[in-house]
Amino acid sequence: MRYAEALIELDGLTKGFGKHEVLKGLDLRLPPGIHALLGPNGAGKTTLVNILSTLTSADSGAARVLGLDVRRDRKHLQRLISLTGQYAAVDPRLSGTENLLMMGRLFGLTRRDAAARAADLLDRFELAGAAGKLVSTYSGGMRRKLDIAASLIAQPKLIFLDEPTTGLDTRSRQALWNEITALAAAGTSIFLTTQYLEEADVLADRILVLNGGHIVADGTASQLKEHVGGSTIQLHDEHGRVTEEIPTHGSAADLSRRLTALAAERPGVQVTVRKPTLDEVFLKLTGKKAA
Ligand SMILES: Nc1ncnc2c1ncn2[C@@H]1O[C@H](COP(=O)(O)OP(=O)(O)OP(=O)(O)O)[C@@H](O)[C@H]1O
Repeated sequence: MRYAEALIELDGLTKGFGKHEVLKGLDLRLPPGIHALLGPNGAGKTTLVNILSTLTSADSGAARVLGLDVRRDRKHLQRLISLTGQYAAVDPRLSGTENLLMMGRLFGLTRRDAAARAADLLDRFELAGAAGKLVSTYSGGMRRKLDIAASLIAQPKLIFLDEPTTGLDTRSRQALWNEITALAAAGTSIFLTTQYLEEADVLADRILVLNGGHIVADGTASQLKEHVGGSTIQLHDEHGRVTEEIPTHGSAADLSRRLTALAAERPGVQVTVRKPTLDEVFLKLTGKKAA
């Protein structure tokens, strides 16, 4: 029963390619919810998603997803999860609608439910006009949207989304965010990797940062910001535009000292104090700027 409520559990999980150790012993326990995995290029995000979704085996350690061992209970687990990868995996010889109907039926929806859900998703992702066209005629962005729609058609217990919004325009990104939020509200958990920190900030209950083979941070967006610390004093011009930023340690003493100095030099200047952004947290943790 200990594992019953855990969504994902890792014990000393390792994975390498040749001499390159990518995951160096990950330990983790995640409850159901929306989780975002961040990390610089090549950190091993896709490798971890592939292990959790049973596509790749780890070298050592254990991974349990929905209480099932990813190796021993592979077949069972595959019926409970869905995966959208970085590359569109829809069938180009079928139309958009046919692809979604096929996925819906595979996930056990009735023909009628699959048709209704397919029409709804095609509409939300602005593919309704191309619904009857062969996917081979779709642009890369349209294929990607269809691929995402296919993974959302049923309500699996857990959906893995590997960089789902890379290459999507703002409207499609927003449509996907709305879908993710709605699915999560209906009880589906989401594990997504992303290069966009705003995406993690907006969507995720919990954010994990993978760097150098280890999970170097794990918490809510505000916990990560608190942890990194350091508020910034922003100076504004008469139009409210930020003209200058002064980093501080975030302590009352440091803020007070700097504000006193500012007040003496420029008594009329307008100021606000802001917490670190997730970009600043990411930079501090990984030494790299996010995409
Ligand atoms: N099949 C493979 N064979 C050899 N090396 C691999 C293989 N798959 C991944 N790697 C290497 O493992 C490391 C992690 O790759 P991975 O794709 O998991 O990173 P990522 O964090 O998802 O990166 P990105 O943000 O660029 O997608 C990289 O150095 C990559 O070159």
